[in-house]
Amino acid sequence: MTIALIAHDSKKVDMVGFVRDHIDFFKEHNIKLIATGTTGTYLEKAGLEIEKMLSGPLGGDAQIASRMVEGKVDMIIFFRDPLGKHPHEVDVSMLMRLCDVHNIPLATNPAAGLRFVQSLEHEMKEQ
Ligand SMILES: O=C(CO)COP(=O)(O)O
Repeated sequence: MTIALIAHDSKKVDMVGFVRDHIDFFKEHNIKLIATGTTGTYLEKAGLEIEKMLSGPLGGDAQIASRMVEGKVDMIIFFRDPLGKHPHEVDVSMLMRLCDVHNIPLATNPAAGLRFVQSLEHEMKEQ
């Protein structure tokens, strides 16, 4: 399973905390993590292993969307900043639209991300 992680600037610290809180679970279940460039750099600096795409404004969201439509991403956790303006808003909309087209779970805030991970934990305990 692969989970893509994306965070707008004001949410990157929250994303690091979120991944740290669940890293044992991700490792135990061999869950691969990929991220947009700067989010990935934050996670790496926190000692977490991650595959990095380009930075979001340079096409990182589009790279994640591309992998997702190829069936290579199972879930996206995207901590969005609903109050900021982003130069690549069209890429973000494209990513979210393609999640709906391909029925890929997309969490857009920490509460939803937590629910996603909890449901995965529950699912994997049942197996
Ligand atoms: O811009 C982003 C999401 O749209 C995130 O990209 P970065 O992780 O490179 O900042």
